[in-house]
Amino acid sequence: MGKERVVEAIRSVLDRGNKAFVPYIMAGDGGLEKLPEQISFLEKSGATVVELGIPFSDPVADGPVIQEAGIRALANGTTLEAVLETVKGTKETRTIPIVLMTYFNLIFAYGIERFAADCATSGVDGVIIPDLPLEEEELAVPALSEHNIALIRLAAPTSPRSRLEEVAKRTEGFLYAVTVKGTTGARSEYEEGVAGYLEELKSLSSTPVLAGFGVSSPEQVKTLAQHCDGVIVGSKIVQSLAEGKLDDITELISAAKQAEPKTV
Ligand SMILES: O=P(O)(O)OC[C@@H](O)[C@@H](O)c1c[nH]c2ccccc12
Repeated sequence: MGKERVVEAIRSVLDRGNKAFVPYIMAGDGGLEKLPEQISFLEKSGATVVELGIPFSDPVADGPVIQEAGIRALANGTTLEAVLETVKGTKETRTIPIVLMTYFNLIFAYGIERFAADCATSGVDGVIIPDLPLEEEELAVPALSEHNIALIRLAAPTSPRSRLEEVAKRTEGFLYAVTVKGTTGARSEYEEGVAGYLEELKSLSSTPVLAGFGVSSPEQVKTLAQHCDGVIVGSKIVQSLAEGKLDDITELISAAKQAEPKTV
């Protein structure tokens, strides 16, 4: 359990010559009672780690698809407490690691010490807190470390090299390489320089580097994964799940597995 489990899950995929695939889903979209089934579907389809979003009223980093999913989940009465309880119920039957994506406000209101302890009890292995910058993270680091929960740091294409070095050094579980400027959501094209940026992060980080934001097609998965250890897909997964298009999800996941297996 905990931070080693995230790194190990990614490394075992890489050892087989594949790339990691991390789907993001919004907890409570479609009803919280569906969550165990959704996690088990993603695990069976070959996802490496599940990123589970907690709905929040003011999701500053999110684009329209995830904002709407958050509104639906909040309308269903989804709370952080109920999500942790539901995740706890999947602990015995799942081997796939879970990382929570949540804004700091929610954690702060819940109580950081209580949050870290409950994550550990529920079998949550890591957290992504997009509005907690390096300068403020001491607010959360002691409690998370005590309970062995990975704090996954984000790198942005606008960050200067010294900051990229710092996030690469501090990150746990994996390094989240944000590939675009702006909010989450599908994009048809990447800016020039993404390959170089990902390779720079790879050279700075001893932890796996995963690219996210704007990935929505199997081609994008394959192209980006050539320059790092895997990809994270949010909006496209959330949309496909809401529309019941499960084949689109399995197709995206298999795109990350199409590298030739290593023959050792
Ligand atoms: O939706 P996209 O563009 O595929 O991006 C991934 C993203 O959704 C997921 O990782 C995420 C959802 N909300 C976030 C907020 C910040 C950082 C990351 C996220």
